[in-house]
Amino acid sequence: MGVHDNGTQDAAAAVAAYLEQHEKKGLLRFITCGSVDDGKSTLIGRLLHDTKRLFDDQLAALESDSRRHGTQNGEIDFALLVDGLSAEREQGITIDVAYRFFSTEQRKFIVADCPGHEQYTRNMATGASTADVAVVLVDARKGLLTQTHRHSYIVSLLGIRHVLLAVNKMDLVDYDPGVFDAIVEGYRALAADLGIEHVQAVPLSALKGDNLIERSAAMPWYEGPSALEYLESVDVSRTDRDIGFRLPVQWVNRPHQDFRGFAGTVCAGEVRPGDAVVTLPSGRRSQVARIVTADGDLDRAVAGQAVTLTLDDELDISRGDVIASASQPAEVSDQFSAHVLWMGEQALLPGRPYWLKIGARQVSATVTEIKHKVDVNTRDELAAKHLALNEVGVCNLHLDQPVAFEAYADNRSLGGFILIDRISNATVAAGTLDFALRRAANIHWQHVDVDKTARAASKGQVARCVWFTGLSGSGKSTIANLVDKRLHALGHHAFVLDGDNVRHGLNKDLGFTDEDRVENIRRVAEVSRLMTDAGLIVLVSFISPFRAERRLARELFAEGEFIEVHVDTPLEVAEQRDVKGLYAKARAGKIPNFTGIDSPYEAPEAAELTLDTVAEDAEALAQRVIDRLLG
Ligand SMILES: Nc1ncnc2c1ncn2[C@@H]1O[C@H](COP(=O)(O)OS(=O)(=O)O)[C@@H](OP(=O)(O)O)[C@H]1O
Ligand SMILES: Nc1ncnc2c1ncn2[C@@H]1O[C@H](COP(=O)(O)OP(=O)(O)O)[C@@H](O)[C@H]1O
Repeated sequence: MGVHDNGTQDAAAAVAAYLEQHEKKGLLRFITCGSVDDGKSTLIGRLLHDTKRLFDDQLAALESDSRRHGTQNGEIDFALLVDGLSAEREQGITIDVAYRFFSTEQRKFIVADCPGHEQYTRNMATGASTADVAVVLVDARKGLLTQTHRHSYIVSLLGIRHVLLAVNKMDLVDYDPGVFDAIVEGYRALAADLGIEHVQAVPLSALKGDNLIERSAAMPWYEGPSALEYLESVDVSRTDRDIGFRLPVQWVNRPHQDFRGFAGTVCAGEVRPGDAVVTLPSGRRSQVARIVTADGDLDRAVAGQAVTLTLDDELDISRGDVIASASQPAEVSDQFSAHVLWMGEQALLPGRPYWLKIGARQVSATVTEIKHKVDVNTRDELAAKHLALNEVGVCNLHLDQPVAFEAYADNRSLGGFILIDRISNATVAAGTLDFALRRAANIHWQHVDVDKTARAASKGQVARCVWFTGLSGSGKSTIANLVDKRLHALGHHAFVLDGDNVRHGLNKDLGFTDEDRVENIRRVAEVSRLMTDAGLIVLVSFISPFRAERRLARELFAEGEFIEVHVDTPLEVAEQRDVKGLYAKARAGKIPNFTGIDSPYEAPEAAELTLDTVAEDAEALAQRVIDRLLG
């Protein structure tokens, strides 16, 4: 600091006081739902512009006293904006949502502005997942539209409890209170139906500025707040059911031997040193020793605070675990009923594994069943075998590990999840956990005393799964049969599993749609695992066209036990061979979804063996497999 005269020091103190107050102002996150036609851009533009003007007016006095102030203020705004984004980034969501920041004397605001277009639903879901308030725009001339129903459904699904119903373009209906009342009545019925608790309706004209910032003289019959007054004053403190203290561990902080802290943001309840806690899912108990922050230790931390806890005991806790109050622990489960909003370009297929991210935990998950999909416009329940882009379904989920959770209605942090495609790493769904399915608790893996190694050893071999994949007619069965014969001649115990012997029995209910192929391969993978457990060498011969399911199969086996063999035959060659005449039929349009013709084949990227059936004959290729297996 330089040398100041008294006047400047006073100004500096005023600036500091102002900034402190500014820092402490509450933050409101809201989302706007509606289209450009409804006046959304005008509304946001005007809100930003007019509040900036207000804000600038207040600042003007201070700014004249201190140049520094303007830049500091800029920095604060920026940091906040970044803060707002990091929550979404943490969730792995990078979608087309613009976050804008503005501020008034009362509050700071972050508005998630979601561009329309066909991706609107998923953009909206992204913006809505952290919002406190949804501004639902309705054109006074048009009233409630299908999209109003759709947006409000997503608002309710994602747990937003406050809606500002902005009945826009009142100037175009002569500021008629009758028009406004009719729309409000209709919307209240919809909101009640959806369980949206708080609705404030405001008649406005974003274009003229009526009731946007200040109350308008054009509508003396309206006695409520302006849109901005509502946003500045609405109480969004959530009266969540008291579920007890919860801290999802984001990070284990171990700078040196003597310190082991668990960092994260308290997402429910409060905690004090000495409190008894339990770590989940392991269920180990301890007490809180210290609550550490950059500004010193605390004697209490509450929901929303980012802290580091140390415990009295040395427990093995890692990222993704949840520290919870011992007297009110969270439930732990690996099977759930959930709402899933699908955002993937490729459909959600039951049986396919995805990454599921909940809190700081990432596990593998499959949808075991789609109970029904929901028509988001009418909320009718419809039968579904898959979920397409922007569809919402009620599904059963199976996770490969148990996680600590809360129902989304009770806690957004521990009840909201996303699904990530394991190959592209794209976020393909947002979802909410509704409740745990109990049936998992009663099924335990039966322990058998004679293990796989012992069974295989008594057969003089090591158990293996050899997984042949390739187009129809590529040569899978031919080669697998030759391998089988040779193994048999050598005294080994092998077995061929192929489409013909499985699709006639176990899988006779399945056809060739994507979802049926996923289920086909899932079952075959499970059967081949049981067969290797029996000590056999299993030769699996299925087209198995999708990488995701071959990976699922691989993951059922121990390291080195699964040998993927790509029977690599160009489509032209397989088609020329046309052993069963199927390609000709497929080309003639008589067999729909034929692999290579109108259904995809995803070639392996890192198979243990690639067999070129053009360069070598079947006998030589079979020998290669034997060498890899026994060599
Ligand atoms: N639409 C369509 N697409 C591909 N294949 C078809 C189809 N319809 C019938 N067939 C016959 O079914 C055999 C493939 O079954 P798979 O169980 O191996 O297929 S998959 O792994 O589920 O994709 C396959 O046998 P192979 O030629 O031995 O591969 C075909 O003969
Ligand atoms: N190098 C090769 N390896 C395997 N099969 C071959 C080879 N060259 C020609 N073929 C012929 O290709 C056809 C493959 O059919 P098949 O084994 O039933 O394929 P898939 O089980 O993959 O559908 C057989 O008629 C086989 O004789």
